[in-house]
Amino acid sequence: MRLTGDPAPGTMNSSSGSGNFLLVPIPEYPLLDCLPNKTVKIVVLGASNVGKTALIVRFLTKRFIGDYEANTGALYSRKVTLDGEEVSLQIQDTPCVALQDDAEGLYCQEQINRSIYWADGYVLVFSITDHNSYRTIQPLYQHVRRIHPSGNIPVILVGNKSDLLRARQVSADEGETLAASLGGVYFEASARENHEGVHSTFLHLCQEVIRVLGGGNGEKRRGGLHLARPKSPNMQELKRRFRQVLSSKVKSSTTL
Ligand SMILES: Nc1nc2c(ncn2[C@@H]2O[C@H](COP(=O)(O)OP(=O)(O)OP(=O)(O)O)[C@@H](O)[C@H]2O)c(=O)[nH]1
Repeated sequence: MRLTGDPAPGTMNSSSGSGNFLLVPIPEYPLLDCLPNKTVKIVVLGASNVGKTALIVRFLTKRFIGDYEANTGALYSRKVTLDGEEVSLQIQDTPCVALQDDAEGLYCQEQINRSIYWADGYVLVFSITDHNSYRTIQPLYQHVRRIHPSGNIPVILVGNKSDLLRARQVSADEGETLAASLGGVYFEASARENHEGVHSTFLHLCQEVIRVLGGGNGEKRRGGLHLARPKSPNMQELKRRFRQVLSSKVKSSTTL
């Protein structure tokens, strides 16, 4: 889901009466300030209502926010310290995916495909209270594989809403078995009740991305939608060209 609210950067408002927060998804710092060669790009994917946005917001703000609009795909960024090193982390929230009627394929918007192509690491989320959301994960992973047919794909599987034990439809064993089949690790989390669990889940994936990419992503294993850092202009070169233009103007006026 998408967070809404007053467009003032980084502010949070208590929506009157409900006690919920509406948060503006402004990056913590401009994307162009990303540390060169130390950027980890993560995309969060899953079925509707599983808590994708809630997990991201919990990770970034330590808060649980209960009320959102349908997700249009916000990109968040933040600096994190991993093993003593600063890394720029970009997290892409996505609209939900859904199983097609035959349960083999996926309804997946083009925007999601672009995010999958762009990302270095994948958080696949289902809700432990919704078996259908769990069934979405395998085809979703196959879809990611089709977009990245070669190479090691850093992935974690998150069974969210672990606070709703009474409504559980997916066992921890099912989660672990599925994660193992995807080559990832399974985390049960509650965006509502537990910041630490959510935090360590995201950090685990960051570490996995860095491991797979061989330390930062100076050498990308594939072409992504790079957010290129603009080169700062070379002042010496600018001055030289300025002098050149001036002298040619002087010449042309003396010849007249
Ligand atoms: N009890 C409980 N509710 C949660 C948890 N995480 C999210 N929710 C609730 O589940 C609902 C959906 O959460 P979202 O974060 O919007 O889910 P989403 O996957 O982004 O939803 P889409 O926009 O449909 O893709 C909201 O009402 C949240 O308050 C959790 O850990 N526990």
